[in-house]
Amino acid sequence: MATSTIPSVSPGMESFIVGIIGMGDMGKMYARRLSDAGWKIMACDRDEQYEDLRNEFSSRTNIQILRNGHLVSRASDYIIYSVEAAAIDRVVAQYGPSTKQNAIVGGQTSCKDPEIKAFEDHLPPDVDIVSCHSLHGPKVDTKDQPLVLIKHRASDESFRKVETVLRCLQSKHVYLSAHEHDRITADTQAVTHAAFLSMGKAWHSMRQFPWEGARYVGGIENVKINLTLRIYSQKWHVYAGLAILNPEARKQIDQYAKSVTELYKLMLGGHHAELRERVLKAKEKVFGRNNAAGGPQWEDKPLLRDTVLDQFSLGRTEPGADPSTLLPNNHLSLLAMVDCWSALGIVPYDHMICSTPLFRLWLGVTEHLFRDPARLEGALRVAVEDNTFRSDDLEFTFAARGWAECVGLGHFETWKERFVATQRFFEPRFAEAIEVGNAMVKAVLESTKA
Ligand SMILES: NC(=O)C1=CN([C@@H]2O[C@H](COP(=O)(O)OP(=O)(O)OC[C@H]3O[C@@H](n4cnc5c(N)ncnc54)[C@H](OP(=O)(O)O)[C@@H]3O)[C@@H](O)[C@H]2O)C=CC1
Ligand SMILES: O=C(O)C(=O)Cc1ccc(O)cc1
Repeated sequence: MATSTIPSVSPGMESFIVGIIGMGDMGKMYARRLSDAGWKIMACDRDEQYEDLRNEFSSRTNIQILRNGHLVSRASDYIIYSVEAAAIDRVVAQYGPSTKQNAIVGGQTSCKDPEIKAFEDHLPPDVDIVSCHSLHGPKVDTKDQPLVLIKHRASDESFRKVETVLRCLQSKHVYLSAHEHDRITADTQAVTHAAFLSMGKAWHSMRQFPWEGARYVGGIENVKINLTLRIYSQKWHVYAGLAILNPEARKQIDQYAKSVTELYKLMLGGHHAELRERVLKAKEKVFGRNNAAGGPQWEDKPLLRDTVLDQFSLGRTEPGADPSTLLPNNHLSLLAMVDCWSALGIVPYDHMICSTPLFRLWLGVTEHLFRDPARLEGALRVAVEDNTFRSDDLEFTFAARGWAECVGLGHFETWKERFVATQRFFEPRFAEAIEVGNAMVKAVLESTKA
């Protein structure tokens, strides 16, 4: 219920109605949060969901479930489309013309290019367009997470109304254009997901649950495993949409696959000096001088600490186990990430205002490897001298190339097949993994506060 600290309905907006089309995970989360703050909500999903949704929300008097988007659009002052990114054009074409005169319309899809095109194509001209994007999943506390707001075609008054409604999420408002949004999320989300999707595919190809062996143990490995399972436990369309439909994402995912392949070839050929030179150059470009302050890009305090990450293992090893008993990893996925950022001229810290929890964790483990010269030298040495990870790395390279090709071709169906096959492999372990993964994300977010 609303508490005194959560901004509630402002004077003059008591009769303002928020419409939500698409009551999936994100739509429901918005409906609950906004209704807790006192806003009147009208919402729908597909007609088949009508009875179930009515039952689910029957105890909330300020949420009215309707049969379809026409009814929601006719009655609401601000309508949020929260449907699959690939369906946005079809759904807006269907309900957009029913939008109430002078209403405000926005979307919560992860990729703004098709969403804005759909609004421009199908909404009446008197309707204002203000879009948003919560940069986190439906189970994460919205407080202090970035919320992108896009004033695409709107009066200041309409924009102010949207901000007033969404303020109850207590997120950090980030103001961007649709184009800026897609460019930044391609860097932060699409390429990060490509790395985890590739790890999952590689483990699946090897038929291994990575936490069951001696290879993937310790803080960095816990992050790799927990986040990979977190992604594969979600709906495929979320990740497919933001990779395939974001016109900015293709280049990044393609470069990641190139970086993985080229570094793997250097490892395979035993070219230690060349590998080292390339990685250190990339390190300098990505983490080196911060022009404003003169020091390195990273803060004095690391983004992540081993002691936090070591607690969240799916495997059997006790926290604080003797590191000499663990198999060293060359961390191809992380070396390639920095190589990719370097090739594309990306400084990941520039995107922190717009980062998801997953991106912060990924940057955290990458930083963790690169801040410690001995750890980095160890990974480079292992990369050339130690064959233990050769087949895993080969599978990882194939996987990264496969995802990049699929995204490059824009093949939704192939993407889905690739994802679902690996999802099935990990499925029996999701319950446990999600619990550990959520606890890890929570602890890391708390440990990185202030
Ligand atoms: N999940 C996440 O972590 C995040 C997702 N997003 C974005 O938010 C959007 C929603 O994601 P999420 O909630 O996770 O996905 P869901 O699949 O859970 O929700 C989408 C819902 O929209 C419904 N829908 C489709 N067509 C219509 C229609 N014509 N009328 C009414 N409802 C319809 C879907 O029904 P059906 O399943 O039958 O098609 C589904 O229930 C996506 O664009 C996603 O990219 C943004 C931030 C985070
Ligand atoms: O943190 C991530 O990258 C996630 O996986 C959750 C997520 C998925 C889709 C979005 O549009 C925003 C956040």
